[in-house]
Amino acid sequence: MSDPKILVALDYDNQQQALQLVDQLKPNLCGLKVGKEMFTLFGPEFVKTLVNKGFKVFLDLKFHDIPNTVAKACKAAAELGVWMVNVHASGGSKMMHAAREALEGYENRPLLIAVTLLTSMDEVAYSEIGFKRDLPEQVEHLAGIAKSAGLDGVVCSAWEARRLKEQLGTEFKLVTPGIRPPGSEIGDQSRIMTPEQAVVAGSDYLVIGRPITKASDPLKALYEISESIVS
Ligand SMILES: O=C(O)c1cc(=O)[nH]c(=O)n1[C@@H]1O[C@H](COP(=O)(O)O)[C@@H](O)[C@H]1O
Repeated sequence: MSDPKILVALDYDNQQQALQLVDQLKPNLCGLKVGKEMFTLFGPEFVKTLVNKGFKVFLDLKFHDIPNTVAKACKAAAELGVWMVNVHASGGSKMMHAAREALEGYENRPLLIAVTLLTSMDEVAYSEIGFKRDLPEQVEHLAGIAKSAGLDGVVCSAWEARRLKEQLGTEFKLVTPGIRPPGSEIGDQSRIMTPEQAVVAGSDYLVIGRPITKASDPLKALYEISESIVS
């Protein structure tokens, strides 16, 4: 089965509601992302339920801790059978190396992806945290150290995708949240693009939550987005 292009972010506080959507979906249509909210509420069992339904599952817990702790957390994620897991690139090279090493030896090891700068950050929020490079350069810097540490790709905004593909090659995966179909609510995101623009820019996987999950007809919203990115 080829990789899905769209990863639906299941950010629900209600498991039944999430499963109601999931049961209308097919693994060849999209992957599923479980983040901090659903994992904290429903734990590994919920993740296993999705894996057992045949979906590629992105466990988005954005590990950011000392190398040993992150390595063990990544191993625990691999044991759940997830397809993708992420860490924060700002945890540093040593941490990322340890995470990558911990996944060695798994037959179907999860893709290991590093978060660069959150897509909710705009220039103002970014300048507040005190990094010296400008924002796109900082994303490029973090992506570079992630690649050197052996990671499979990064989470970034689609705005950074073109440059990252040029610099790091087509094989290095770009996972882009902050996707907003024309006319949809921006919410707390900042560095946004439409699904179509993001694919043209070089995004490998589009992470999309509320434009699908909060739509009056989520399935229709997902199909419309899928159609908009078919070239
Ligand atoms: O790692 C992520 O998935 C992530 C990184 C990032 O920089 N920005 C970002 O929005 N996300 C996640 O992507 C999803 C985006 O959801 P929507 O804004 O509802 O489409 C959320 O579940 C976020 O936790």
